[in-house]
Amino acid sequence: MSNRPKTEDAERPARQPIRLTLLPTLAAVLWLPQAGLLAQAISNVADRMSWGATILPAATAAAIGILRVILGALSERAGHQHARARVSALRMTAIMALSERAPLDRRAIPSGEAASMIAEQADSITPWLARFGPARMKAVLVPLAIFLAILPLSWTAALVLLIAMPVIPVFMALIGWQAQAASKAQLVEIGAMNAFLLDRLRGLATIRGLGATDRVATSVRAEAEGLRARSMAVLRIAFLTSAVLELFAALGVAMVAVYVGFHLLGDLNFGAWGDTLSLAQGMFILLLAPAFFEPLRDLSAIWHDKAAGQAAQDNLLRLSRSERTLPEAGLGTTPSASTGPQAASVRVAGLRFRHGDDGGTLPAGLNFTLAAGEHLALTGPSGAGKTTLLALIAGLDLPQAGRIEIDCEALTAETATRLRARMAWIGQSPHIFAGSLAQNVTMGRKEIGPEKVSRALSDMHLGAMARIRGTAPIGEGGNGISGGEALRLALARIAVSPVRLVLADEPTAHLDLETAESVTESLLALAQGRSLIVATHDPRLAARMDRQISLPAPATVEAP
Ligand SMILES: Nc1ncnc2c1ncn2[C@@H]1O[C@H](COP(=O)(O)OP(=O)(O)OP(=O)(O)O)[C@@H](O)[C@H]1O
Repeated sequence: MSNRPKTEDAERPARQPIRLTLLPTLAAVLWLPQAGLLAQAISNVADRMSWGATILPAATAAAIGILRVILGALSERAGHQHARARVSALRMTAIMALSERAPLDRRAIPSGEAASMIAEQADSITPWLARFGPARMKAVLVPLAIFLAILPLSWTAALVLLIAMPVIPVFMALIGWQAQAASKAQLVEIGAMNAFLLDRLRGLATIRGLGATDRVATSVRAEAEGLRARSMAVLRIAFLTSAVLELFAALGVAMVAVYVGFHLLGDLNFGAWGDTLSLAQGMFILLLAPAFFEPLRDLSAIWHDKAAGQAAQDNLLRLSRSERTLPEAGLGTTPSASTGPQAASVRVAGLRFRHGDDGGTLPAGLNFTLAAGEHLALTGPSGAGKTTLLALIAGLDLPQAGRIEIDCEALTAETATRLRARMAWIGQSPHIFAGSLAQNVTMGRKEIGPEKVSRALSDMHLGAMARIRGTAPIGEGGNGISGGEALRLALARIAVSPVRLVLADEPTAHLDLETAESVTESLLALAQGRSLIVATHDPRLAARMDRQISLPAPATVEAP
């Protein structure tokens, strides 16, 4: 069974366990007794009471302070760990969905955008998940507790706080909607910018060749300008929220301080239920007033984390909901190394296929059989469906009608991954990784020893090159070796694998005659004892196969 995290699990609302939200609230509420004891200690000093009467409340306040710090640190750590676990699960689900995405899906999210969503955007989910739940709980409970603690001492101070407070959440809610929309737009812009850059970097040689460097530079500048504008919009909202909050919080605290100060001086003799506040009571109210607004200020700071985090989470979930996935995706199997190369047979009967609702089609009702060990060339004009047919045989998608059998076993959603493990695919420009020749052959497979690697390299006519280069690295994307060498290196990769059917998609396209000839020889060497289907426009390569099937031109194709 696969260990694939389920998309439904990832889509569950991101809630923190209740203890992770309660602990920081408890730490904040403990400020009440701490403030009470501090106020008492200051009042005792002012009343010139004994050191014992001062030190006891002061020491207890310090002990509560230490307890608050410990509780705060513990809860922050636990909250962060919980958030990281959730983000890792979301990332894993998105990566699994990407790995299972059908390569034929032309509507797939571009690679640069997907990389941006999984790498940088996902990081903004952690602060939201770690801090938003506790901050929201604190913003509800702590001001209430402080209000209830101040009310019995002074209704005026409590009233001032009550008037200043509701303005803040109302304003935050109003701005929150805007912040969410602005953050979403910013993330879309970042993703698009990444996709755009990666795409243009990949095509740099073509852009230079066509002399379009200036035009591309202008578009990059325009994209960057768009991103700058979006980022400024988000920052503007962030600064506006904090400015409004700070203003109301400062006004609230200042009004309470003015009232308490004048009341203690005997100028404002009202607001204490007909009584007069003592110094300890006045200090207590003064100490609590800033703490009344603090949770709301924290919540407002995190409000933007929430907007960015939610938008980033939505993006990851969108990535996880791949519309076209590989048949039987998620149930990966590793081909057994002990079986060695054996040839696979293929039977194609009454095949009908269309890419999506509006994509290209295969010639209707295709029928042919490939005997085990046979080498077949698929020819025909461009767009006839050769690559599509190879992709269907590889189980990268399922036909709408008809049947494909590999070794007399029907290729279905249930069997596709297992049957695909017997096959290898080679295209026109296989990907060569930055690393040595040997590393590009083993691809991290520990069971492939050095002798097997050097045999495969010399079978693919790369023996001399391997001796000269040794472990020297090849550049990214095959930089430093020729196109023909890259193809033969990719064939060596297949030669060390227990593959029974090789599917080659125009392996000699764009190669000069001599290189095409050497690639053909290497391909035939690889295909010895294996079955081979090669889609090609190259008559020399086609002539070296046992048999040819020519697909008709697309114009004569009937839709399924
Ligand atoms: N992923 C895709 N989504 C939608 N339509 C596609 C997709 N891939 C190919 N097509 C369409 O399907 C038809 C067959 O394409 P395919 O690439 O299989 O032809 P081909 O014979 O291999 O062409 P060529 O010789 O030029 O490589 C074409 O009309 C093409 O536009």
